[in-house]
Amino acid sequence: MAPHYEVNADRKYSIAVVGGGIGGLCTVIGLLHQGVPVEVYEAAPSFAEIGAGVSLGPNASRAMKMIDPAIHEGFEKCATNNGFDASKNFWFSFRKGDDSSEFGTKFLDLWCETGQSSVHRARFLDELVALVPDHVAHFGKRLEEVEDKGDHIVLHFADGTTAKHSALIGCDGIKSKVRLAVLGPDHPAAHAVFTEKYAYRGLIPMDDAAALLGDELARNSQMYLGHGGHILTFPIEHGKTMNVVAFSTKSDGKWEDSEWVKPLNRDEMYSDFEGWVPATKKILSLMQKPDIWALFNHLPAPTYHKNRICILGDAAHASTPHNGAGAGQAIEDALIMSRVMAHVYSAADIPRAFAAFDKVRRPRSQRQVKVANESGWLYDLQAPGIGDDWDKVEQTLATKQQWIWEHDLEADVKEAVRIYQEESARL
Ligand SMILES: Cc1cc2nc3c(=O)[nH]c(=O)nc-3n(C[C@H](O)[C@H](O)[C@H](O)COP(=O)(O)OP(=O)(O)OC[C@H]3O[C@@H](n4cnc5c(N)ncnc54)[C@H](O)[C@@H]3O)c2cc1C
Repeated sequence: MAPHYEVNADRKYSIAVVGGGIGGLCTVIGLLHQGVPVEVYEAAPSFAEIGAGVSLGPNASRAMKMIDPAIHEGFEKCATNNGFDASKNFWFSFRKGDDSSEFGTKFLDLWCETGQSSVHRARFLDELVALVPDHVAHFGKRLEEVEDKGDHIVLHFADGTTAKHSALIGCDGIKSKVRLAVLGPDHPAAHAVFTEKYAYRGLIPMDDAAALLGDELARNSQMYLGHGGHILTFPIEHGKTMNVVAFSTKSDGKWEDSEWVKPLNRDEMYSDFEGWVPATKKILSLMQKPDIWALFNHLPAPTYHKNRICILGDAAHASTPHNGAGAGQAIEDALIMSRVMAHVYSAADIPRAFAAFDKVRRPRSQRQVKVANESGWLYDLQAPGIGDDWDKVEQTLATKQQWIWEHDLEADVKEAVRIYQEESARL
């Protein structure tokens, strides 16, 4: 059963969260933890995630603890670290994916405070769901339109029903309807754009992977970099499963299919990695139930809020996965949003809280989108001025994640609260 949260009776407003993914649920839990009245509307018939891995860095770990230690405890229950000879702090080994060696020559090991910490998405979501009381969740509620009535918001759902709230936080992912309400449907940043990269994703039973690749390659996280693509593997489900993502570049730069996730054509995948080292061929051949994902991201939005409507997570700053940091940014958003809203008692003050959130979160989350995109070109040996100069690749890799991992989130919370209080005092 979910914990009991005491909603503060002095707060004369109600918040709607639309979308119950990692970002939405962390926001709901964070708001409840601060005694803020909130309800969540999810399009699907239940909260659900896909059966793939997601890795979260030290910043995301700290944000979870700061939102509600129970989130971090749930994460720790399903988190998997590298399993072979690894101290907990090991992140990825980088290898040359298309040289003449058998396993790809290793040229760099990277480490971080929490090491490679990955979860099976669906298992982690279950842990979050366990912290959300039933009565705040509504399912089968696909948001179609938002009406801003000035002093309240009306949500219109595909099933013909409506809901009225004081304010709306859109956590409805990369194809967000709430983003359209904030930016306007014709704004150049309203819709995500194709990044010229796509990914094959699949899972492999770890015993099969270890039998073919050996323990080190199978049980520790590896990234194989090559010309035009890269392949990464990391353990999930306490080492029972190997998560595989193989990235490639669309030569014409276009994605014309309306579907962004499609069943895989294995022959096309093999031809994308023609000439790569034997270890990578074995990995691709073992992938179970693989599919192909077109990678889109958002151009920078000029704002994350308008009056009483705000966006966070992928709805605000969808990125490519090349820094392993998109979900972590959604969790950081949830932290700042819930800590600022903790200071709001009147509905009329909500727009100022959203403005403070926007000011603190927009620069960092948009930098992550930009750098993630650049990382994709770096991994595929296509970065301008770097290409396949391995010394430069190594130098760039060695430091590129630090600003994401080592960020001072306490300072961000203080800054957002300071902005909110200063703006409020000015009235
Ligand atoms: C291939 C790939 C690999 C990735 N790997 C990593 C990684 O290793 N580490 C990392 O940190 N990030 C990774 N990411 C990014 C990460 O998946 C996202 O940043 C994260 O899932 C965003 O969470 P969210 O809650 O904002 O959005 P979502 O997870 O998209 O959730 C949105 C929710 O809103 C609901 N919804 C959508 N539309 C509506 C509507 N109209 N009405 C009501 N509900 C709606 C959806 O059903 C869903 O439940 C990866 C992304 C991709 C594509």
